Amino acid sequence: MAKQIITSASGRLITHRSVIGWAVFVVCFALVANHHQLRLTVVAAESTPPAHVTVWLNKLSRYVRFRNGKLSCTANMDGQGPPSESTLALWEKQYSPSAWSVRFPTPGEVIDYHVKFVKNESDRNKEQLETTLDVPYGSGDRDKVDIYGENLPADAPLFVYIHGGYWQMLEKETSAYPAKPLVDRGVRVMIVGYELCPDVTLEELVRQLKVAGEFVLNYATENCVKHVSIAGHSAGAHLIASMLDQSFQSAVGEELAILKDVYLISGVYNVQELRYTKSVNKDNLLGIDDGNAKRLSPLFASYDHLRSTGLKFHVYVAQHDSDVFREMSSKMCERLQSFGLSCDLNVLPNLDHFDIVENLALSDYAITSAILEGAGKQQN
Ligand SMILES: N[C@@H](CC(=O)c1ccccc1NC=O)C(=O)O
Repeated sequence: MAKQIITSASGRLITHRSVIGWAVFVVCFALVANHHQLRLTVVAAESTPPAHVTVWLNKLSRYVRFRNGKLSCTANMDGQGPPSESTLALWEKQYSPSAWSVRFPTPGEVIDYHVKFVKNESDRNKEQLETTLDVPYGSGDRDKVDIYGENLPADAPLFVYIHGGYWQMLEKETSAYPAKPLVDRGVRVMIVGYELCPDVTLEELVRQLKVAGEFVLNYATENCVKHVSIAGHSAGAHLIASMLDQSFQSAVGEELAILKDVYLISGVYNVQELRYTKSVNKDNLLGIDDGNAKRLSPLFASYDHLRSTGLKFHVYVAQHDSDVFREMSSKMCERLQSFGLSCDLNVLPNLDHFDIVENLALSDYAITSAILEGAGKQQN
């Protein structure tokens, strides 16, 4: 009789024999799929594979993915063109955050609510708070920042926010919803605007964000600010993770030491799959190709240069983000940790891709509290 070595998550007994069965299946499938240049997404696994097998799966992750009790096998398609129709259909859903929300009957209503919410909150903050608007940092029409909390001392801690919208929607004017609870506690808030695709390519946008980052750190230095934190939502988290590369560090030099905390919220850290989706990248409006797809994916970037900076990363993702979004966040955090950096991963329950940031308008919210605590302005 086969000996029990581990119990699976579903409570089934996993035996040596089934471990070997899993392994043989996975390896054969990966090899066959790869040989035939197939991109197959198959098998909802009847039970969770045992830990040993999951480790092998991760090692074979170019070919095989394990997500939430589902096994999928993907051939190595590096530079080999678009995926099959069925894989693409899967990706369309994984990269459509509104499809995963449980708050409204349809995805369209989630987006409508979000757009209205962020506009109303931002308009209210513009009326209620002291502001300096449209300070330019670059040459583009949208390359400007809005500053909230101008009544605070010049050297107050500074919080910088980079909005999301898949690099093609939203704007700084409707992205000031995090301002009030922070300004009320003594933190100045800067909302960064940026050019949108397809007016610029994603590659160009990343370059512009580095200019914005330099502007922020110069501003902070000139005003004797001791603490800068920065947060980005979704595509905004991608832009921050992309901005913080070796060339940015070389450009800003010692000023980087003022940047203390980075909050990456429901971020996109791999653009290799979404580049094929119509919902995100119709007619390649982002300008992603085989040559730059990996370079534009922070999940593959080196952060070795940040080792001695003391910069702290905080990765947040929502329970009702898609499997792929949750996986990207945990991998991003692991990636940062692999370079010796401090990173905490926070999966926030009962939230989706949109209320995970809408709640920044609340003073009583986990991310707001973390930002205030980081800035030395703890709530009572
Ligand atoms: N078309 C997307 C919209 C979206 O992803 C989005 C909308 C507003 C703010 C951030 C978003 N996602 C990433 O930047 C969706 O289906 O949810």
